[in-house]
Amino acid sequence: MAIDQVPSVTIPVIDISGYISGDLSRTTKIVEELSAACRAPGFFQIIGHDVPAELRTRLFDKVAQFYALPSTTKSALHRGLSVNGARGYEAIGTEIMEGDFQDQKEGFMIGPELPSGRFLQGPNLWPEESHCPAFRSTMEEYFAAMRSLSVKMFRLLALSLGLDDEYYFDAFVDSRDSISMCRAHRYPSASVEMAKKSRGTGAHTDFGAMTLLLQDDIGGLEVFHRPSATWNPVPYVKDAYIVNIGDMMEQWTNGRYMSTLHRVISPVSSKDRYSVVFFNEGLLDQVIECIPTCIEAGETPLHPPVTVEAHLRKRYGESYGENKEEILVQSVGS
Ligand SMILES: O=C(O)CCC(=O)C(=O)O
Ligand SMILES: [Fe+2]
Repeated sequence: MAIDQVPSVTIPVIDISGYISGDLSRTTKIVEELSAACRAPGFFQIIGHDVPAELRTRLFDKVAQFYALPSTTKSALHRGLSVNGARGYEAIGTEIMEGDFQDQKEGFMIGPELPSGRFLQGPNLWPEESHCPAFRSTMEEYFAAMRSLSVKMFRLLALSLGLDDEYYFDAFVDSRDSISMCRAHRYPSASVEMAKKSRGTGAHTDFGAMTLLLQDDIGGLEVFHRPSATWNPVPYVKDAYIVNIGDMMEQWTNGRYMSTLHRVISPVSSKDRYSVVFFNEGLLDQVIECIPTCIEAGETPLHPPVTVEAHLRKRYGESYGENKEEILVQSVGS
């Protein structure tokens, strides 16, 4: 988008502190704002959450220290070596989100420390403590904080959908076996020419229910506005999380809530860009079938029911190259 062009999409910033502090009078307005933002553009930012600034700063420091490790040390933690194929390190160019572009980012993924068995479950891979002191403890602390914030966001989501039960999604997102994942990214800085030819993360919609993203102040995340066919930046807002609706939630709400195409352009900057994303994909056996408040009498659901597991297997398979797909399917399917 040209600099002087007015953005077609404004990403709302919602202050959720009223809900976090249990102030019912402020919660009504938050829920209204959230409901409008989830319908369009399907992206918003939240401030007034309860994840401490100190933890977020410490997290970015540790993530930068991790990525500064020699590539052999990082490769020894490669995702393909994890029991479920979905924990550990991913080198630049591994994920393909858009056409022929190999994403110009490296990633490191963790989840809950669960015994392996089912799809996407299993132990994490960690660097040796001496290689990256306090990386593991910081990631684990951050993971717990995000899981807790995500549960609160799903409660707000339930209220925004007019469900009588604020805790409608609690079992889905807050059970021992709920699939949640946290992935830290480094996007290497690129020249203007390189940034035109590559993608940090290619255009995609998120697979799951809801995504919570912490980005640094470099920028580069863009949201697609279909009516005007333009890409629009998601500006950095201090202390904010970017929240977006994923495909599973779009399906679950019968298209009321929107899963929006987004991408990251490689940072044309003297500095690398870092982001940390948190996905709460819920329980594998949950059937995603139109939520009662999302259908009018006489309306037909847009999608047939599907389990979370079937939906995620399909989408994970599509986003990795052939070999990577095999790793995921074989290691988790056996
Ligand atoms: O790193 C970012 O800013 C966005 C990453 C993203 O869209 C994703 O991991 O799904
Ligand atoms: Fe995404």
